[in-house]
Amino acid sequence: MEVGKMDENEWKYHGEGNQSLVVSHCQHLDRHLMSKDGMLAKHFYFPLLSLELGECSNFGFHGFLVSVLVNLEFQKMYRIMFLGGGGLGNETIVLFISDEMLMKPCSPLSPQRCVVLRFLKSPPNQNKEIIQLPLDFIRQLCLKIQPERPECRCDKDMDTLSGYAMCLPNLTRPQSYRLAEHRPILCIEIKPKCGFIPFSSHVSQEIKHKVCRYCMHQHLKNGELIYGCKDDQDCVSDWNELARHLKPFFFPSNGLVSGPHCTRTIVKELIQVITMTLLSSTDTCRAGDMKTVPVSQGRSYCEASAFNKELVRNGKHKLESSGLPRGCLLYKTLQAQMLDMLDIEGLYPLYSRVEQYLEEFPEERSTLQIDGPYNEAFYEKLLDLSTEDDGTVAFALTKVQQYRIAMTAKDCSIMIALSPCLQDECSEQRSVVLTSKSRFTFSVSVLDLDLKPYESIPHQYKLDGEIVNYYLKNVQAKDDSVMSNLFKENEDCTLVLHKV
Ligand SMILES: O=P(O)(O)O[C@@H]1[C@@H](OP(=O)(O)O)[C@H](OP(=O)(O)O)[C@H](O)[C@H](OP(=O)(O)O)[C@H]1OP(=O)(O)O
Ligand SMILES: Nc1ncnc2c1ncn2[C@@H]1O[C@H](COP(=O)(O)OP(=O)(O)OP(=O)(O)O)[C@@H](O)[C@H]1O
Repeated sequence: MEVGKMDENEWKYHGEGNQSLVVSHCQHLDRHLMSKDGMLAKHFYFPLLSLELGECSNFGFHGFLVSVLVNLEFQKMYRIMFLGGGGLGNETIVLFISDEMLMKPCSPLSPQRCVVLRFLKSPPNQNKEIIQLPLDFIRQLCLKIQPERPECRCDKDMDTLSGYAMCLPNLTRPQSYRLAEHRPILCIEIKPKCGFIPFSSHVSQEIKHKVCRYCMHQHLKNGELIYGCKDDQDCVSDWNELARHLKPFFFPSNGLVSGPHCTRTIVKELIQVITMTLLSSTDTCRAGDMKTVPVSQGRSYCEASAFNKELVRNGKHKLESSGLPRGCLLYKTLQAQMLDMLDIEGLYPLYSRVEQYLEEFPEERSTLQIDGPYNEAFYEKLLDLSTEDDGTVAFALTKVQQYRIAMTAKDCSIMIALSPCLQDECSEQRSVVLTSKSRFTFSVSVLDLDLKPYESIPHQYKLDGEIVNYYLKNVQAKDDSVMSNLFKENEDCTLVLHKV
């Protein structure tokens, strides 16, 4: 396939976020798609997952289940799944900088590699994965996919003027997967949002020591609950439907699935698989990137998280700070998120220091690599994790760039791709996960590691204030008034005994 001879009919809409729109190549895949009854029609919620994962660790994440993809049909998920209660414990962490954050060589456009094209909604800055496509192809593709785009994303359009796109491997398939295999695929996408309590001494508002940003932010967003087990009946039918789609993966030779017990068994198998893959070891961390930093001494979990409420309900008032397995992707993601060591309140004055310097010496902008290139040299400058401010621009810049990495890690997605395999087919090169009746080859990848822009820092500072103020005014104030009414009611009923 040549860039010059692109045919929009070979590409189909795959999904999109706030900044990018993704199309995947359908060559060789349609046949497979047509032959399987694997479409998911509804949103599913996985409250159980939180408990399973929560039991083995005190994580520090609020995870979204973004989507479940069964046999190449995509379904977006919008509700919150709590992966953990936001605790850190008094451990040390190891600085993780993913190889995937570094630039990679351009991937060739090859259908054998099951590529996706990721269009940025605004023009990209430098990145070697970026290719330029014929404008006519992009215009035709836009028209073709427009009806499939969710309405809430249509306020932004693809950049049809520059012709730029990123060509990436399709991460919804296990890395070892070959198109000729025609195996079914199960893919799960999770957004591990940051759920830990900031440990910086710069935090000025008490509430930030009790409730994490994620929980507070949900109130400011005022979004409508699209799926969240509001209606029990609806929830049961969703679970059953999910189980029906998953059964061939987990119980390939069993009879029909029926009844809540079977559904629960199947979903538990799914949860087990997600847990094992997320906690499995990865080898992307290079020894040269290791460094330790001290973390939280204070409160370690978010009071508002559902995970915390669940623990209290189960009579567990204290979380074990056993920690995640060190080699796993969740651990590494958490480490990267924790590069936000000063909190935006401590970071913003440092950003202002850099800004002031740049106003005086604008020509320094490129030497300081404010806008990249994000290469080895860029990351090497970020290994200093000290939080002692020596008043220099160098210190300020290091903290600013570390914060950008943390923000990127707080907004990435994890894609788990699974495909069933037989025992004798599992070679040493493939990662394999076992369930009670099946075995899968799998891969776990990280998506959306575009470094957050330097310019977003003032916005983050302002937003932080808005999030906290909104929460204090609209949520905590209401909670307080409920408490004070309760108190008044109690007062009314008080029987006062006088000595006679
Ligand atoms: O601010 P957050 O934590 O809500 O994260 C935003 C995401 O919201 P969500 O994951 O749904 O909660 C938001 O995702 P959605 O558009 O909601 O899918 C974006 O990823 C946004 O990034 P950017 O500003 O477009 O680069 C994200 O914004 P930043 O990471 O830039 O703050
Ligand atoms: N390489 C890939 N392989 C398969 N699917 C992908 C790939 N890259 C992106 N996607 C899908 O496209 C969606 C949007 O991509 P991405 O998260 O990179 O967009 P974004 O606009 O940067 O997101 P955000 O809204 O978080 O800023 C992802 O959630 C994922 O489902």
